[in-house]
Amino acid sequence: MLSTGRLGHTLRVSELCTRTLLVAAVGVELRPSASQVKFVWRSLNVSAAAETNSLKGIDDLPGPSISNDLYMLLFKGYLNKIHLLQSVYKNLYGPIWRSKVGSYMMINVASPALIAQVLQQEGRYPVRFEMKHWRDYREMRGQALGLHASDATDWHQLRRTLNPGLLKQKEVAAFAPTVHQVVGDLLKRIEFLRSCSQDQATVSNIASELYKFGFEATSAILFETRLGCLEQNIPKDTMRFITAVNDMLTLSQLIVLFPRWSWSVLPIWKRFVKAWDDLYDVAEKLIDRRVAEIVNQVQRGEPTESMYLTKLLSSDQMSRADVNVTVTELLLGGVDTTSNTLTWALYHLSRDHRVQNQLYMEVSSVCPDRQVPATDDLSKMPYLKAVIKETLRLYPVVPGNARLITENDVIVDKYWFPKKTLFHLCHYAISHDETVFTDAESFVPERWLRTKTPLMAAGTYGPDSCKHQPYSFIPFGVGLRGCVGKRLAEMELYFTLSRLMQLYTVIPEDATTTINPITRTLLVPEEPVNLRFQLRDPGASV
Ligand code: HEM
Repeated sequence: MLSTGRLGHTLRVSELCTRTLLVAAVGVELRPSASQVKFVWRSLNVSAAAETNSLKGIDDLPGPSISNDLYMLLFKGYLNKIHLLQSVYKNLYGPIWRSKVGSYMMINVASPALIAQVLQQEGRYPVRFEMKHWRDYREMRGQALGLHASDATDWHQLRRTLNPGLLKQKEVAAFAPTVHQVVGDLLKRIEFLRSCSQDQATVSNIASELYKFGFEATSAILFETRLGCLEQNIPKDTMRFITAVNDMLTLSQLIVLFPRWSWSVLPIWKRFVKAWDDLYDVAEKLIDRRVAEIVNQVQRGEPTESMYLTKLLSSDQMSRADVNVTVTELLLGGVDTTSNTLTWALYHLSRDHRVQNQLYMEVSSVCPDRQVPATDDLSKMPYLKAVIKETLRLYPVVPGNARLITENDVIVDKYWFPKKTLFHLCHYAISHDETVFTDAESFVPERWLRTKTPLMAAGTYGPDSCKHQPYSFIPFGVGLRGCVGKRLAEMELYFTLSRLMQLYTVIPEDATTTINPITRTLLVPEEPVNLRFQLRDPGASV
């Protein structure tokens, strides 16, 4: 994982580098490497650089007017295809442009080198975006502010408490049996749905099944309780949570288009509040249930398993209000992301037998006779990892991330920006840029491999094709603010995909239709993905 630059020890620019070096570091022609960028950005005092008058300002940047932008969103149909707008504007204005969304002025950056420059200056307490609408809701309800809406130092404290259990390899490995148990239930669920279908093979809308899987897996880990989301009768609260996530994410991206003063009178604000109430309520009930169990266990003199939630609840760094909101956020962050990534992976595998076969061969050679993969086995499955990487490249679940640089003025390219400038990191445009990834629109896991495969032998991709520009692929973000669930997500993705491959050949229900992504804050399929799961061994039982 790449680390973030810190501007903690700023040195006067004059002591470190001449104006020439500075301009070279930010210049268009002379692109620095990631480590050079890190050194220079760490070391310079940006205000001093601005005094040189060599840099341009926000007003010098090109970009669409508000009316242009609204026209594109509302009349040209980009409102739910905001990810595509990144490339449209990049082609029009180049890799850096400004735009205004509601009351937010945003600087869009759409090249790996410029993203590197922004992230190297994100400071000690990186802020993604001032989630004022989330914050307003939480303050209105008297809740804790959680990861997304807290101020810098409170956020940092929360991450220090959350990180060890979720980002340390050893801690995450302890979740493997739970994840496998839930994957086992997913396989049973797929078997059940196949048996109900007319052709005894089709599962309609696999994303919705994988969503229930994601919900079950994340909550099994967070709440140390199985909820039964993969049973035939889904718990009412799970359905409520699923609807609420959908509403909240859809409304969240709409609300910011309106000025803050108008929010409380907007009908969509009421729906946004209702969605959050439901989310919070479901999570709170689950936590209450677990707390009651812990109390009973203690009263009976039984040891309480030291699992994730138990650790958070017993931490003196987090109040119960913090735990409630943070766990809701973890649940929110962990369900849609993994389920959509799995959906897109299966969508592509079903359409590409060569890749699917190659993946099957790898899995069955590392885990013959359908042995359940252990965490150690994953290091022997580079193709499996490459398939997931390639899926996240084509469909970055978070198609555009953001950084609000609050601690310092910053320089990006040849422009100077005052502190509190909001940067939009256009990951989708970069992932689909032919100058960054050869054959960018094709699904080619080989581009991530270091070792030879038959396709590479045919000459299309060589071992060097796995060398990509720094910051061209950061689906989980990077640094201190990077995804807290990355390791857990990877484990879920690898275990699920490998076990599905052991059991089934996956084919599309209708190979003639292409399914495109739409943006609903996250990148999701625009219509249901229906797949046929054919047993590799017709006599196999799940
Ligand atoms: C394929 C799966 C996933 C992807 C692609 C993904 C991606 C991301 C990205 C891009 C960010 C923003 C990082 C940044 O700003 O640098 C993020 C943040 C976050 N993710 Fe994930 N994520 C995934 C799975 C998960 C899971 C499983 C969980 C929870 C168990 C989770 C919880 C979170 C949380 C809570 C944050 C906010 C962290 C903060 O602001 O400090 N994510 N994720």
